[in-house]
Amino acid sequence: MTVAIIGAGVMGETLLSGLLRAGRRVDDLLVGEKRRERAIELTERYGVTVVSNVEAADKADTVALVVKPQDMHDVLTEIAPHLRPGQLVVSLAAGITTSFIESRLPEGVAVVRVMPNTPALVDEGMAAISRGSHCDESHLQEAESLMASTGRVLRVPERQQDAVTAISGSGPAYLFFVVESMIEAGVHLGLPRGTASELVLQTVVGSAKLLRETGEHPTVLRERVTSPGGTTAAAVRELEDHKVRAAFLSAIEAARDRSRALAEGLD
Ligand SMILES: NC(=O)C1=CN([C@@H]2O[C@H](COP(=O)(O)OP(=O)(O)OC[C@H]3O[C@@H](n4cnc5c(N)ncnc54)[C@H](OP(=O)(O)O)[C@@H]3O)[C@@H](O)[C@H]2O)C=CC1
Ligand SMILES: O=C(O)[C@@H]1CCC=N1
Repeated sequence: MTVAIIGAGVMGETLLSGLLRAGRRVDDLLVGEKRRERAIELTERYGVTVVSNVEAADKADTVALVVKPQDMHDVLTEIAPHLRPGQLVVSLAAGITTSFIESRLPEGVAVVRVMPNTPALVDEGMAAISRGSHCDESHLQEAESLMASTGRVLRVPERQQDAVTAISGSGPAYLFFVVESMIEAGVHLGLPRGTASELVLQTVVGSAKLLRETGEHPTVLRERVTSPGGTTAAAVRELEDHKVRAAFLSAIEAARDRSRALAEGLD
């Protein structure tokens, strides 16, 4: 079973490295990459064969499309004449619908839409997958197995994918933003940057582990930190006064709307 990855940027390389860590043979992988320096870099780093997009489409059983949504139309136009029914196309692009892809490919090519995230680089990814109209269970299982090599996988109806993109696709960036903000605050309070970074990082990792391992609702865990009349209550009151909860809602709605706009081909 040969898998080709077309578009080996941040997310394409993340998928490539995850498949190798999960034990896929490098001989069963191909990369479609047009930039020569990048092709050399990937071959040196992973030993993977880099080919043209057309050759990737010709030879692979499964073609993973990991180009920017804005490049999707051109790539589909290029590879469509080389795809045939029985092959599986897995798209990792934000916003792009399975019907957008299907309408540009030969009838009968199976399409699965995936929304991954970058923690996949450390095998803690969260991917949501949705079936297109020519998919059977075996196609979904193949997409699931691709993504399971880098973390967890959830099946969702495609109508939820813009919301998923806004939550788990972009989500790591919101958390990194919180981490940056807390480190800066520590520095403002006079802590050395290294101390502030270590305190914040372990607090984030520990809190994530507490959430996962106890299965408790975050509100319960937050209440346990919040001693009556104490420091946390003072801090959370400021977060509420600054409407941080509302800001998260607006931010996530903006990401959802941008995902929808990408689907409509808007820049
Ligand atoms: N980054 C993330 O956290 C996530 C990204 N995604 C999705 O993954 C996709 C890629 O995003 P990301 O990795 O961040 O972006 P990058 O810009 O890092 O990667 C895109 C890659 O596609 C390559 N490319 C562009 N046109 C072609 C082409 N015609 N043939 C072959 N390769 C091509 C680019 O090459 P070059 O640089 O030479 O132009 C680049 O390497 C997007 O659709 C995005 O929505 C989904 C979830 C999370
Ligand atoms: O920012 C983006 O458009 C991509 C999709 C989800 C995360 N990164």
